[in-house]
Order: sequence, then C-alpha cells, then structure tokens
Amino acid sequence: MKTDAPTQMKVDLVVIGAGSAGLSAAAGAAMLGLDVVLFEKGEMGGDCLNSGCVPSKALLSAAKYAAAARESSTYGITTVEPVTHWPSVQQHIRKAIDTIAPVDSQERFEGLGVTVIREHAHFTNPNTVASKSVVVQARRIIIATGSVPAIPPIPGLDTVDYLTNETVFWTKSLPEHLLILGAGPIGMEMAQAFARLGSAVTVIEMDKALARSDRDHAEIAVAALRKEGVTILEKHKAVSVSQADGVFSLEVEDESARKTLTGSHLLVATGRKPVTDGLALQAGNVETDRQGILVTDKLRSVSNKRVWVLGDVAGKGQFTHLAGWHASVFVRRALFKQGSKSSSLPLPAVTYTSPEVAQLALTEAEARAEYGDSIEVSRFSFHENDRAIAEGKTEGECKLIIRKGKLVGASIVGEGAGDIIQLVTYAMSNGMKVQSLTNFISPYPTRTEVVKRAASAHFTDTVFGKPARTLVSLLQRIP
Ligand SMILES: Cc1cc2nc3c(=O)[nH]c(=O)nc-3n(C[C@H](O)[C@H](O)[C@H](O)COP(=O)(O)OP(=O)(O)OC[C@H]3O[C@@H](n4cnc5c(N)ncnc54)[C@H](O)[C@@H]3O)c2cc1C
Ligand SMILES: NC(=O)c1ccc[n+]([C@@H]2O[C@H](COP(=O)([O-])OP(=O)(O)OC[C@H]3O[C@@H](n4cnc5c(N)ncnc54)[C@H](O)[C@@H]3O)[C@@H](O)[C@H]2O)c1
Repeated sequence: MKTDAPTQMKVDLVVIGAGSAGLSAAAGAAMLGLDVVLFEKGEMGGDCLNSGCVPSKALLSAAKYAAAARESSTYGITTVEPVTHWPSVQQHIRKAIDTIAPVDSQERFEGLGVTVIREHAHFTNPNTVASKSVVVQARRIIIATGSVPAIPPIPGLDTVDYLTNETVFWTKSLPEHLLILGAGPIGMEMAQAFARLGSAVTVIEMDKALARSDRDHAEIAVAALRKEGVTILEKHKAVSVSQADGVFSLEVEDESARKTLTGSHLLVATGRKPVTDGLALQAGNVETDRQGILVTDKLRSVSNKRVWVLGDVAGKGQFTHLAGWHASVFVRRALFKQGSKSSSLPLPAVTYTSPEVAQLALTEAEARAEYGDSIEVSRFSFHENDRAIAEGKTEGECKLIIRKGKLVGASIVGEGAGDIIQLVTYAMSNGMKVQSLTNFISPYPTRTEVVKRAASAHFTDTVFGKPARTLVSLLQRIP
C-alpha cells in the first residue's frame, strides 16, 4: 500500500504543545509576523482548560453554593440541607470549559496564521521536528509539553482504578467516600469541593498539607477544611492499595500505627512530572537529567540554543500564570532581544480553598532561612477588617515579609486572598517600597484594605513614636 510522504516545511518557529505556554508563545510570535507551526497531540488548551484550573474552579464554585446554603442560617436565612445533582454540576463544569475553548481553538490559531498539526511531535535532529504527516525545520523550537500526574510506587496502585485530575470531574456518580492521596493544591481543592457537595472525604498526606505555603496560613486552611468535615491525615504514608467489589482499601501508617481506610473512590494527587517521553530529545541534542530537561533561567536548553522550554515542562513551577510569563520571556528575549528571565518577577501561587491561601515569593520561613534576623514581618488580621466582620468571614490575615523597606514576600489567607495578593504582587514586581502600599486611598469597606493596614503597621513606631510626637509638638508652634 502506498503511503503519502510527509510534507516538508521550513518555518521560523515550531511549538510542541498547545497548552497555556505553547498557545501564548505561538499567538505572540504569529501576531509579530513569524511563520509558526504548532503541534498538539490531544485537546487544544492542554491541562488548564481541560483537566486543571478551569474544571477545578468550576467544581469549587458549585461547592461554594452548597456551603453557602448550609451557612445561611448564620445570616438569618433558613434553608434545607442542599442536595447535589451531580450530572448538573458536571454540566456546569462542561459549560465553563466549552465557553473558554474557542479562545484556545484550532480555528482561532489558524485565524492568527498559525499552522496547527493535531499530531504527536518528536525531534529528528537538532533543528527539525516531525509528526506523522509533516517534517518541519525551524529556526527556533519551543518544547511546551506540560506535565502529567506523578504516580507513586505504592504496592497495588497499578492494579486499581484510581482517579487523577483527568478523570475526577467525570465520575459516573458523586463519590460516596473519596480517598485522596496528597494534600497539595489539587488534593486540598478537591477535598473541600467534594466534601461540600456531599461526599465523605479522607486526605492522606505523607508530610504536611499545603507544605509550600506559609505554615501558619496553611494551618488555618487545614483547620477550616477539618471543621467542614474533611478528614486530613498528615504524616501518614500509604503502604498498599487494593480494590474489591467497588471498594478501595488503603493501608496507611504513621509513626505509631497502621490502619486500613476504605472508600468508594481514590484520587491520586501526589504531584506532577514533566512530559518528555516520546520527544526523542537525544536526536534534538536536548540534554536531560532525572528531573527533566536541563533548562537555564532564560528558558533555553543548556545543550541546544535554538530550543526553548516553557511552562510546566521547564520544571520552574506549575501554574498557568507562570506558563504565560514564560511565553512572555520567550517573546521578549527571542523576538525583542530584551533581558527577561523566568525568575525576573516574583511568583504568586494561590490555592482556591475557602479560605484561599495565597503566597507571593518567599514565605516567612524561607525568608528567615535566606536573610536571618534582617527580615521583619508585618501583619493585619481579617478579624479587624470591617468588611470581613460585616460578612461574618473573619478567618485569616495578611503577612508582609520586609527587608530594608522592601518586600521579599507576602502570604495572605482568607476569603478573596488570591485577588487581594495582586496588589502586593504589583508593588513587589515593580520594585516599590513597602511605603508605597500605604500611599493610596483604599476604598472602604473592602477586604483589600488589609494590605494597606499591614503595610501601615510596619511604620507605626516611626509615625507615632517619640521623635514623631516631639516633631509634631514643635510644628504646632507654627501658627
Ligand atoms: C487539577 C489542577 C488544577 C490546577 N489549577 C490551577 C490554577 O488554579 N491556577 C494555575 O495557575 N494553575 C493551575 N494548575 C496548573 C496548570 O494547569 C498548569 O500549570 C498549566 O496547564 C501548564 O501549562 P503548559 O502549557 O505548561 O502545559 P499543558 O497545559 O499540560 O499543555 C501541554 C500540551 O502539550 C501536549 N503535548 C505533550 N507532548 C506532546 C507531543 N510530543 N506532541 C504534541 N503535543 C504534545 C499535551 O497534549 C498538552 O495539551 C492546575 C493543574 C491541575 C492538574
Ligand atoms: N490553585 C492552583 O494554582 C493549583 C491547583 C492545583 C494544582 N496546581 C499545580 O499543580 C501542581 C501539582 O499539584 P499536586 O497537589 O498534585 O502536587 P504537589 O506536589 O503540590 O502536592 C503533592 C502532595 O502529595 C504528597 N505526596 C506525595 N507522595 C505521596 C504519597 N505516596 N502518599 C501521601 N502523600 C504523598 C506530597 O507530600 C505533597 O504534599 C501544584 O504544585 C501546582 O503547581 C495549582
């Protein structure tokens, strides 16, 4: 049988992967007039749209309504216990994905002038990438292949039908009892969402929950989830798993004992690993180590300068906003010859539980480890924020980590923390001093006022101390 020979092409840029990083880079390059070929082996939009941020935030929003119904008697509104209609919740998730999908679609990118090839791509030599139907030689090549769930080597796990972020949103029925391995952002967001919707939820974490967040703030979120009925077992190790008659049995141990937990579903949320399989990186002269591709802070392969590595696969953090920033670094460096790097801007990270846990750059502990006693911490609690009091949601605080008048990090836990931290992110990204966070009129009553109050608290002694009082009394002599 005769097969067609692959089409040969020569272009400015090849992008492998149409997720957050690849799409942003391809769009930027095409809009600046470059010839771009984009390969995608699965769904356009990648993880964030199809099995990550979007479905998880849609699920959390449905769960928020269930929680609001339960809490409403606090506000004088009596409701009955909410009933979850799982297929309708799934419809809400599907609608959110479908509404955003056109922005990431093949049609939109073709409209921008990008050639989109819906096939698996791999290197054939350092400047050429091929798929089933095309062979493309390019001046620059972007690897933006993302990450997939890292599955731990727990005996029995490979024999059971566990869920991951790719399947958890689409179960036939609402899990009766969801066991979750891992209390990172995925584990904690899913734990609260399913618990609020009516599942029993047990989270098994071998270390501490939300270990990358400020410790005090992670504890506040953990306590809030426990109060809502989620069982969180920290410092527990999963020893073995089995499944019989639709029931999962998970043997776990901590320092003192071993026990067996049972559940109707098991979600594995134990971290993610970069996707490099099947790329034939050796043929592309792209060096790797055990962690993945060796990438500089400028997001280039250490061994092949024409190769750029963006998004989750770069191993510098796994966030859509970081993937977007990586695409900006590529456009700035490669196309405008400007000097951006992956680490040029401080990175925010938000876990969208209620309360939200938002982190910017260094935590207090990380800052102390790096700078010792030269840091100062300024806080303001939502217990003293009038809007939080009016809304009956006073859990949480804002912490600014300051060194020589400049921000080195911030942590906020509380309702809306992810939005509130934008203000601090803007100030820190633009090298502003902490004082700048005191020098604006913050609308009252808003939760964001906590930022100004935490910044102002840093100057209390200076503004109201003895020298200031002496100065004011002298100035009063001026008529
Ligand atoms: C449950 C969950 C919730 C999340 N929530 C948030 C959140 O709220 N906020 C946030 O900032 N981040 C969140 N994230 C992280 C976010 O989804 C990722 O950081 C982001 O999607 C990474 O984008 P990317 O472009 O690097 O990779 P991806 O989106 O994974 O895209 C990579 C693409 O490459 C394709 N591909 C791979 N290999 C090949 C090949 N050889 N040939 C062709 N195509 C290939 C894949 O099919 C995929 O479409 C969440 C993740 C999960 C799992
Ligand atoms: N809101 C957000 O921005 C958001 C939401 C979800 C995911 N994400 C991104 O996706 C990434 C992956 O999320 P994740 O939660 O899977 O990973 P993670 O690495 O953040 O957390 C995984 C957790 O699993 C634990 N763990 C690992 N092996 C275990 C085992 N055998 N038994 C018990 N616990 C075990 C780890 O100690 C860790 O606490 C995140 O780091 C984040 O960058 C972001």
